[in-house]
Amino acid sequence: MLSVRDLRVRYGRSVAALHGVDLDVSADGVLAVLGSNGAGKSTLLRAVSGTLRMHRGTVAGGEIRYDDKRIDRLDPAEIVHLGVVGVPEGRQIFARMSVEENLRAGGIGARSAEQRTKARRRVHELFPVLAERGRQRAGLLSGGEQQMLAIGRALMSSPRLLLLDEPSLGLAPKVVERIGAIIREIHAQGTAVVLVEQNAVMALRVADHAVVLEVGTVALSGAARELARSEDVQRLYLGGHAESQAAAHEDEVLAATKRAARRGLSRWAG
Ligand SMILES: Nc1ncnc2c1ncn2[C@@H]1O[C@H](COP(=O)(O)OP(=O)(O)OP(=O)(O)O)[C@@H](O)[C@H]1O
Repeated sequence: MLSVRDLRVRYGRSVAALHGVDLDVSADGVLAVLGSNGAGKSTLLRAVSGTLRMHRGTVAGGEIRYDDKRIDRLDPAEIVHLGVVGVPEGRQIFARMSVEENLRAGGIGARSAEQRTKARRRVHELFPVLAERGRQRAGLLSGGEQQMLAIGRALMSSPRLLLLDEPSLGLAPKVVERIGAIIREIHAQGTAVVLVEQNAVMALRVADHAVVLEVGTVALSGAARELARSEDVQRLYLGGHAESQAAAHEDEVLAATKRAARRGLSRWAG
């Protein structure tokens, strides 16, 4: 479905971010892209979704094909139209718009009103909270719910390939688990997924195949189950997991404390 060959990407003149990346995504798979900070994971997704230019990046060599059509010179809108939709790191939902308006914005590229209605039904089934909170301002949702909204918004154009950039970022372990299950469900419904993650435990559990990027090249690739057993992956990416879970948990506690403090303050003020 997607094939990336000898992909080279630069930012400006001096930064070479990808140095010849090769990978394939099959229509019936979830591919995890692992790697440490700065390895080039987001750059890879930007190249596939055509959004590199927004970050002053360019494809300096190689090619990206989707359904055998070259897409590395297309605009982001044309790529969405072909059925490849990305959820960028940090979610980037429209915080001041309602949940429903966010979904509607995602459905603008849908081929027909009927397709939009079908997609909305699918999104509401996957994420009932988005139906319950349809009229609420998106910025008031929790971090996990905002991630669900970002994924839901991407699904509104019924993509065949969904690109997820670190959906677990900053979320508590239980929410990460939920997002992982939802990614499996999205895949079971017929949408292929590329999942960029620093949380290797979650990613390898969810994915069928995985690649490990290291400073702009593919260092390892294979079946997710096998990579999970590989000593290198265990040492480099699975060992740090306890730490990242603890950090996510700390974030959650901090957010809960802030919420409680806000409630307390408004009670005093009232
Ligand atoms: N807009 C940009 N301008 C210049 N250099 C950039 C830009 N974006 C990324 N880079 C550089 O490109 C390299 C790859 O970055 P990228 O964000 O793709 O890595 P990553 O694997 O996604 O890291 P992280 O997990 O921290 O998001 C890094 O050296 C980074 O500093």
